[in-house]
Amino acid sequence: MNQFELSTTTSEETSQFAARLAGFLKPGDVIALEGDLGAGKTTFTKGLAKGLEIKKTVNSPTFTIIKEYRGKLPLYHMDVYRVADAFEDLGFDEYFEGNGVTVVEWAHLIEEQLPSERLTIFLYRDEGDKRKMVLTPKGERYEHLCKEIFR
Ligand SMILES: Nc1ncnc2c1ncn2[C@@H]1O[C@H](COP(=O)(O)OP(=O)(O)OP(=O)(O)O)[C@@H](O)[C@H]1O
Repeated sequence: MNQFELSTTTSEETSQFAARLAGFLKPGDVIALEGDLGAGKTTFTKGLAKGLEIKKTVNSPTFTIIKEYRGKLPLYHMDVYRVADAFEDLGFDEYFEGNGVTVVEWAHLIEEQLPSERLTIFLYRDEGDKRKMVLTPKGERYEHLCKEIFR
């Protein structure tokens, strides 16, 4: 399995990388975003939103489950932690077929319901402000996308 890694030393750098990644995304793309508390998931998603030309402020979706933002492409930002068991029953899987880009936090809890093709991104805290990002593409489209980004 191909993996792509990078380290950032400031939140701006994480945000800028996400904004650049946004430029490669298409309707229906799914990003599974994982990382401990304070790893930078919200920072990353804010950067992605900037890259999608979303004007509204992106906040953590923990209490709202899902938030939709309008931009160059819509962004569906979801935290499935509290709905994992009922994910399909609640119809949340329909977002994956939508015209936007879906960012799923705690995605491993709905592994079975995730599209087989997706981009998984793990954020790890390192010393101080350093963060490691590990991107794992599943499927040809995302492999190609990662190769383009890391070229
Ligand atoms: N290199 C970095 N990349 C991302 N964030 C960084 C970095 N360095 C410092 N930070 C800071 O770490 C914090 C990350 O918080 P953020 O809310 O993005 O994390 P999170 O993974 O969404 O956490 P939570 O699960 O608690 O919502 C922010 O205060 C951010 O400014």
